[in-house]
Amino acid sequence: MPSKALSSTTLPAALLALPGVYHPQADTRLLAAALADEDLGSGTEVLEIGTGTGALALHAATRGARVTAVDVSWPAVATARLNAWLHRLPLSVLHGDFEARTTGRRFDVVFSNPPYVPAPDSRPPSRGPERAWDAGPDGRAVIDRICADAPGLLLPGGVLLMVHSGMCGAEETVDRLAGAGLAAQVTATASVPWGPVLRSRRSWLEQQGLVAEADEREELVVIRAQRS
Ligand SMILES: C[S@@+](CC[C@H](N)C(=O)[O-])C[C@H]1O[C@@H](n2cnc3c(N)ncnc32)[C@H](O)[C@@H]1O
Repeated sequence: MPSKALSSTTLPAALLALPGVYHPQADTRLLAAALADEDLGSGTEVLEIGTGTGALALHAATRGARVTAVDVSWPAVATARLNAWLHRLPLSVLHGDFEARTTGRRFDVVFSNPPYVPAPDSRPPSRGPERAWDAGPDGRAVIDRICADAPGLLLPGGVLLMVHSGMCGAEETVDRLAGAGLAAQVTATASVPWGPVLRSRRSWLEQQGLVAEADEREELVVIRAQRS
């Protein structure tokens, strides 16, 4: 399985971010590298779940795709709209929970870098920058919803690409997507140093058995799932 080069990306340069909006990071770049292998040509209907600055959605738009992006955070929605305007790219940015805003719609490609950091609180936060990363004690609060919804979001032959930490279980994601009837596999991985959120939670993560004492790096995984 390829370990993708995190530096070889084509994300738009000069992106603005309002306070509290997730800046593109290693996970964003790994997903961008994975998107390079997908058909995002003219007429392709694309959905990004959790767009943040809009970096990945705008990358897809530069390739000709018709892109809808959704984010639960108003600052993120405003940021993505602003970046689309600055880059003169068409982008439909919707505010709200992805399930509520995509009812009845289907896409050729759906991609997401969802919140996936394990957090002591069992409910995902309802406000604040933590909404970009906190995802319940196993880190799967949003991942599992995306897995369950994927068949209904994809057109026949459509593809889901999702990046998350191996800490929340790559196999679990593959199994859930396969259980939902999709052909799913891990297509890329990258080892990255822990960021400040993981470092601040070290003892809780160790208590949960999610990390070992010496761990200082996590493995990011990209999972690709296709509808027949
Ligand atoms: C890790 S950030 C990724 C941002 C951007 N896609 C990137 O890769 O740089 C996750 C994003 O998902 C959004 N989000 C969290 N829960 C969501 C939900 N239920 N529906 C839609 N967006 C959500 C957050 O507000 C945040 O902007």
